[in-house]
Amino acid sequence: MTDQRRLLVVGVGSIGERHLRCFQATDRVDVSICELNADLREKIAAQYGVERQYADLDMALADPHDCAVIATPAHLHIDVSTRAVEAGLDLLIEKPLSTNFKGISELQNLLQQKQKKAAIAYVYRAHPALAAMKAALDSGKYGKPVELVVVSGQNFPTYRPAYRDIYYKSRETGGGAVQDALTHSMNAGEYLVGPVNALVADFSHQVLEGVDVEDTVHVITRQGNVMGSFTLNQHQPANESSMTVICERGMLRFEYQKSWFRWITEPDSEWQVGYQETLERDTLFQRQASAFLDYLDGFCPPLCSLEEGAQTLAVNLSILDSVEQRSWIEPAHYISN
Ligand SMILES: NC(=O)C1=CN([C@@H]2O[C@H](COP(=O)(O)OP(=O)(O)OC[C@H]3O[C@@H](n4cnc5c(N)ncnc54)[C@H](OP(=O)(O)O)[C@@H]3O)[C@@H](O)[C@H]2O)C=CC1
Ligand SMILES: O=C1CO[C@H](CO)[C@@H](O)[C@@H]1O
Repeated sequence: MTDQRRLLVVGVGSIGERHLRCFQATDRVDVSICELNADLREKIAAQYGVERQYADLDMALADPHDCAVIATPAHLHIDVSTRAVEAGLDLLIEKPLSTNFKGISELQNLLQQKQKKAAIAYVYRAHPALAAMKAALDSGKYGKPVELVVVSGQNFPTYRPAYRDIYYKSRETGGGAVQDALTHSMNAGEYLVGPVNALVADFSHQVLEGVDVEDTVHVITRQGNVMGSFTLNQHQPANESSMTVICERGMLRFEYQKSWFRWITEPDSEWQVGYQETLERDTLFQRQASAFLDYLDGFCPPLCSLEEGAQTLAVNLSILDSVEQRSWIEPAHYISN
């Protein structure tokens, strides 16, 4: 096809491989890869029939590409993104946007100057049941949201056996439960009821062997008029993730594992299913890939903008600071500085 965009996936580890596969499935891009690890690069190129593979970002950017997925560990996202925009590419950047605010306003200025686009890959936003719940909330039918309760946990070693050997083991490279896993919940919570204005947090390393970063987190937030609470651990046996919004005239609950949202308005009545669609994990990433390409085509805004990704980065950093300082923190402080 001649109208396919040329997409470069930078980093084809765990999530980069999934992006490669899911973008290929859209049939709207011709994908090449850039990966430092030679064995991995060759294996993935052979497995997915990738014609152009690069060991080095400068070599990759010297060849013509239209857009890139940045799927390196988080502390490298801004440097790699900046170089890619300088080369004229639009970007889908993995979460979290970064591990600090260095270079972010410069990247925003460069995007504007080069007239390029960027979206952040907070993949929950591609979930049709979560989007349906947001539409139901925004319709006003249930009145104003007043409380948000987010509960999640999973056995991380089961899903990511290599966790001790990857970026996860250190906060500097984007590791720990806050930056790696809870950030999905915080971003989805902001999507549903608005940005976090203030928060206070507690966390600890409780169980995971071979690392000393936090694996259990509790956060209390204020998001406008909404009082929020978030809990997450990475060691419990059950894989669960639910987001409940209590409004003036009813409540709505998104349950990731059920792939639905339900609502209830009367005491002692039955929950009603608002939307359900069974999804494979890849389907979610294909939807995210299609939404990104639609954004580049000018059909819609990004699922998660760079500004929204920066807001959630400020939330991540506020959580880390709140625990260290044992106090309430306002994320806006990071953005204004
Ligand atoms: N949305 C989601 O559900 C998920 C998101 N993520 C996010 O995606 C990002 C990557 O995570 P994950 O795939 O698990 O990490 P991995 O460590 O599995 O893969 C990252 C890969 O990038 C390579 N790499 C590092 N620097 C460069 C570079 N400059 N150029 C090219 N390749 C490079 C690494 O090579 P080497 O090992 O040699 O350094 C590694 O192979 C993180 O930000 C993470 O938070 C991760 C999992 C799920
Ligand atoms: O984004 C991700 C999905 O969730 C996992 C945790 O459960 C993370 O490790 C990963 O980075």
